Amino acid sequence: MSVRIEGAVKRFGAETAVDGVSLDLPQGAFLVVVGPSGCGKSTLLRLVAGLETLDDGAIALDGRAVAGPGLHVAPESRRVGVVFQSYALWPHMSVARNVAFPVEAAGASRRAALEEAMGHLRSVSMEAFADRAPAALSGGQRQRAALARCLASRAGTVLMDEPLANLDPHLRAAMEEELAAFHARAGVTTLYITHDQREAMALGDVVAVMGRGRFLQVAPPEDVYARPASEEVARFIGRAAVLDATIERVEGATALARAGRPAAAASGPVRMRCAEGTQAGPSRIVLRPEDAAIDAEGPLRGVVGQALYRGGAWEATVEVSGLGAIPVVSRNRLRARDAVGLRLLGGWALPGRKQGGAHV
Ligand SMILES: Nc1ncnc2c1ncn2[C@@H]1O[C@H](COP(=O)(O)OP(=O)(O)OP(=O)(O)O)[C@@H](O)[C@H]1O
Repeated sequence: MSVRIEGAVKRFGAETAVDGVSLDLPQGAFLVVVGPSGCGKSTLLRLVAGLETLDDGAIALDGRAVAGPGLHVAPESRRVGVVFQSYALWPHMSVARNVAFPVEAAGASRRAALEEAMGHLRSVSMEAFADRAPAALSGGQRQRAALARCLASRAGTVLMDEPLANLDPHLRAAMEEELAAFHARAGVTTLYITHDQREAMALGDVVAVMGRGRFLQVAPPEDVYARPASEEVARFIGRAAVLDATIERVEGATALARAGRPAAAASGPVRMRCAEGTQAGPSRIVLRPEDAAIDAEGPLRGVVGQALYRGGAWEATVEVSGLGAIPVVSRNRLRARDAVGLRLLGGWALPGRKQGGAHV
């Protein structure tokens, strides 16, 4: 089912929770909306589900208008399945009956519905709990049962609001894989909400970064990471240093830039990625951990700040005079307060020229 949102606005009193969001999601897409707490993610999802009414704009599912001026199609008539963070299962039914219910309601025999339910329970590793009552499950198990029920509902669009929020990290990683595999198999259009940028990058074909009721950038995860549209996106997604720089020359899709304040550039010119239309002059750049390497022969000197071992590599920041804290990743052990050499390897020149900037 395709989802089309045009200029959606939702206000609560004086507050605008969703402020002119537009989106064209083709059938089968997996869109993850990510953003900080209170930015309007849940409200947007509730508008699509029909649980809130629009103040302005329009929503169409599969080309059929479901919300707009003078129009509000009831949630149960929209063919959307919803999985919330705290999803209530029917307490008087076993897990298997909970999952079988939507299949039976769609016309399948009781036996066929149970068989299908078992398949969905297997896909979320819950077949061993089929006969339990929801009250006898852990929070994570309940969530998986709710997910299985949503999968069983054969909705044209599935809306998920932080469905993995209460799971432990192992289960969460396993469920992310399950979700990705299920989506690849069933191809159900999915709108997934999270405040966890790591999860957003792992799951989305397309990631919408949301802030203050608006979409700040909608793009494939690798673009959001490597070519953030703004400083706000760069800081929210992944580790980054955002700093002043001077672009000396632009050659096609690369810019030759010196990092640091124009009067005291701390690095020699480095080739960086840039957007079309980037011009020479003062700029702001984004450095990801891959854009700098610890190198004893490197032209920059710095001191390791915090260093954390992340299995296979150390994640650290290196404090460089004139540049500030630069994120790095290293296979060699890094310790706080080590003096190191650093070499810049690349970066991203933020679109639009901005002078100065408070943070370095
Ligand atoms: N029913 C409501 N009445 C009044 N204000 C609301 C209501 N629902 C949401 N809001 C406000 O709208 C804004 C957006 O809320 P929303 O729940 O959509 O954010 P969110 O991005 O999903 O946050 P979180 O990640 O914390 O769940 C918040 O400031 C919130 O307080």
